[in-house]
Amino acid sequence: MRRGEGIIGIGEALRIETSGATRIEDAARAWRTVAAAADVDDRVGLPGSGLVAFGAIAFADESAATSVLVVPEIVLGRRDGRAWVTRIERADAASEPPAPVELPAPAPKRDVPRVRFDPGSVPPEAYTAAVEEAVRRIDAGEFEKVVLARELRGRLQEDAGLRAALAKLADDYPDTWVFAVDGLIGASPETLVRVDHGTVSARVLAGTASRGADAASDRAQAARLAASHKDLAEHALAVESAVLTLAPHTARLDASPEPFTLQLPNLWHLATDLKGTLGDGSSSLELARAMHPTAAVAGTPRDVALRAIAELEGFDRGRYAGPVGWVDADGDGEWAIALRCAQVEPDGTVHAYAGCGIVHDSVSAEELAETDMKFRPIVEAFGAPPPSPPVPPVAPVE
Ligand SMILES: C=C(O[C@@H]1C=C(C(=O)O)C=C[C@H]1O)C(=O)O
Repeated sequence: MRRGEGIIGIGEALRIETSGATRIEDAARAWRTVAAAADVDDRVGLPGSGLVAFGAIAFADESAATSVLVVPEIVLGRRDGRAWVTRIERADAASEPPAPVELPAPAPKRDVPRVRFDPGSVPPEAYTAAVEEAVRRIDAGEFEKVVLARELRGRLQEDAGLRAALAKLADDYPDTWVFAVDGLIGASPETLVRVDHGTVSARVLAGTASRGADAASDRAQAARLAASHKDLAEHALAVESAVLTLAPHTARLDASPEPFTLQLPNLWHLATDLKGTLGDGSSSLELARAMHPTAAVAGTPRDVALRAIAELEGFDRGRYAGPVGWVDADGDGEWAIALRCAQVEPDGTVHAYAGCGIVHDSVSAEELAETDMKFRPIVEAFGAPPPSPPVPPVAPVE
């Protein structure tokens, strides 16, 4: 969901699980087979109408987490002032004429659960030590940038459910992509890739600043970010890698000429929007496979950065920083990068994640503070106090 529009799935008609280095292409291939066999009656023709699968993909090839595509039984959608219901049935289950769509009663509305978060496997001192080691390796010329993350752990009461947390994310962060797929819940400001009727688009983020305490200092923070050599260099790496990756799949690809400052309630980001025309008939999931992992969540060069993450980070990212989104029967879809998020396990354990791009002039204490800002949406959605003092609301800045 974003700005009150999007799709919600109920039930599970089909589940495709994959893992390992080929997890995205295996899922994409399985989805092509399902979509080719499906009989789709879509009278709405908007993004997300008709047959869809929701997906959450593990970040790393070697992750113990499974990657999943879930085809719901019912989809509720709303876009461009229209609302629709899609029902999906398996051909092998439909022996009787389909009954009219009956929507289940909504889950009870509860208060936001109260989850207390503690450092998971990586305490703050271990995080700053890892950042310092990454900077040493960058200065030694091993790589240019690596993204290092932290994990916080909490416990959700068994009956609490995710509805209140999800509603809070959607209320507090309306400009982000709010998602909940197979226990992975969050509010991401960054798309990996979107495909809609032959149009390809993406929003690349890299470079972060805190919000100011009042309107003047807030504007100064944005201006400083837009002029910061460190952040602009980091941003340029991320845009370049996205453009190079999408180029072979697009007939034409334009990037906004200068990065713009994207204002979120918890921080500022440098952002670039990419837009182009699909050139090779790839599905959104196939493009997600080509794009993942971007420099925004892995680093540059990609392979060396991934090895450094495996060595320095100290935990399995699971589906954090992986693609999360949906794909339809034509291959159109929207994939965000799973950021500002948590994975809720069936036993109620909540793993929340946040990370930062480390470059040669990164300062470990500042990166630690930046992870706290990035944890804010998800820990507050679970009723925990913000890790850093909340920023008073200020007027939006052009
Ligand atoms: C890695 C995260 O965020 C990414 C890193 C950013 C940065 O280092 O400036 C900015 C946005 C995201 O691309 C995260 O939120 O966990």
